[in-house]
Amino acid sequence: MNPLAVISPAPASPRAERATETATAAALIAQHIDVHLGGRSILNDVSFHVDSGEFLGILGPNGAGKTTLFRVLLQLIKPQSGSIAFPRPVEAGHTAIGYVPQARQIDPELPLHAWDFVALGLPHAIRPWLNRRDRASVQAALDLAGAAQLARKSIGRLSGGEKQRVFLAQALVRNPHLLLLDEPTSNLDPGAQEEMAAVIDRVRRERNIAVLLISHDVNLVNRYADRILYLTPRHYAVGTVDEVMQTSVLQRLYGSSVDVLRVEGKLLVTISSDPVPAICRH
Ligand SMILES: Nc1ncnc2c1ncn2[C@@H]1O[C@H](COP(=O)(O)OP(=O)(O)OP(=O)(O)O)[C@@H](O)[C@H]1O
Repeated sequence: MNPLAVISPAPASPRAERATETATAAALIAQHIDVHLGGRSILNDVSFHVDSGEFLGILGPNGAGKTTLFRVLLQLIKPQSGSIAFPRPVEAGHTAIGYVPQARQIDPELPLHAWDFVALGLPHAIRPWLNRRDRASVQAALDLAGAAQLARKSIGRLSGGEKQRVFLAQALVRNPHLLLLDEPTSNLDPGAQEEMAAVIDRVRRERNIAVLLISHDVNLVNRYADRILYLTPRHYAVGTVDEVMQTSVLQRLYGSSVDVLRVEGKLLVTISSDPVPAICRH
C-alpha cells in the first residue's frame, strides 16, 4: 500500500514527516484532528494533505463526519486537538477557501438574478454599486463555472444542475486556492452529475485550485479524484481509489463484513447482512 494511505489510529511521527515533505506544493495540511460534538467523538486523529490543483474525493456513510470536517476547515468548529495549515500565501485578489454547502434551498420566487447571486460572494457585495474589477470577477467566475448563459435568469427558477453551477461560480468569485464542495452532485440526474463533475475538474486544472468534494457516488469520484479520503465514524483511510477501495481496507474501516466488488468496471460496496447483502450507501 502507498505510504500515504493510512488507517487511523496510526503512529504519529511518520505522518508528521510526510506532511512536512509535501509542504511545498500543499494547499492544505490537516494533522491529528480530533473533534467531539455532543459528548461524542466525530473525528478521531485525522491527518491528510491536499496539493494545489489536486482533486480529493471524500466518501463515507451518513454521519461519518464529512461535513464536520469541512466546518473545521472553515474554522466554524474548533477541533479539540490538531492543526490545520494553508501553506499557500494568499495574494491580493485571492482568498484561501471557496465553499459550496450541502443542499442549499433557494426560494423559487426569490427576485435575484444569477449574476447578483454570484456578486454576493464578493468581499464587499453589500454596497450600492460594483466597480469594474468586481464586475469582471463576477463574469470570470460565471464563465469558469460554465454558467455565463444563466447570468440574467432568476436563481430560484434554475434547474438543480444550473443552480449548482451558479453556486460554484459564487464560490469561485474571490479566486480561492481551495474549494470545499459538499455533495454538489446530489439530487442531479446522472447526466447532470457527470457535467458538474467535469466542470469542477476543469476548474481545478485551469486555476490550480485544490478541490475537496464530498460525495456518496464512489464511481463518480473514481473518475475524477486523484485520491480519496474515506471516513467512517471511528476510522479513516486516504490514498488513491485503488488503494482505499479494497475489501480489506473497508473491513478495517467499518469493523464489519464489507465487500468491494468491481462489476463491469464499476465499484460496488456491499455490507454483508443476513439473508441478503445490502448495497452500501457511502
Ligand atoms: N453541533 C453538533 N452537535 C452534536 N452533534 C453534531 C453536531 N453537528 C454534527 N453532529 C453529529 O456529528 C455526526 C457527523 O455529522 P456530519 O454532518 O459531519 O456527517 P456527514 O458525514 O456529513 O453525514 P451525511 O453524509 O449524512 O451528510 C452526526 O452524527 C451528527 O449528528
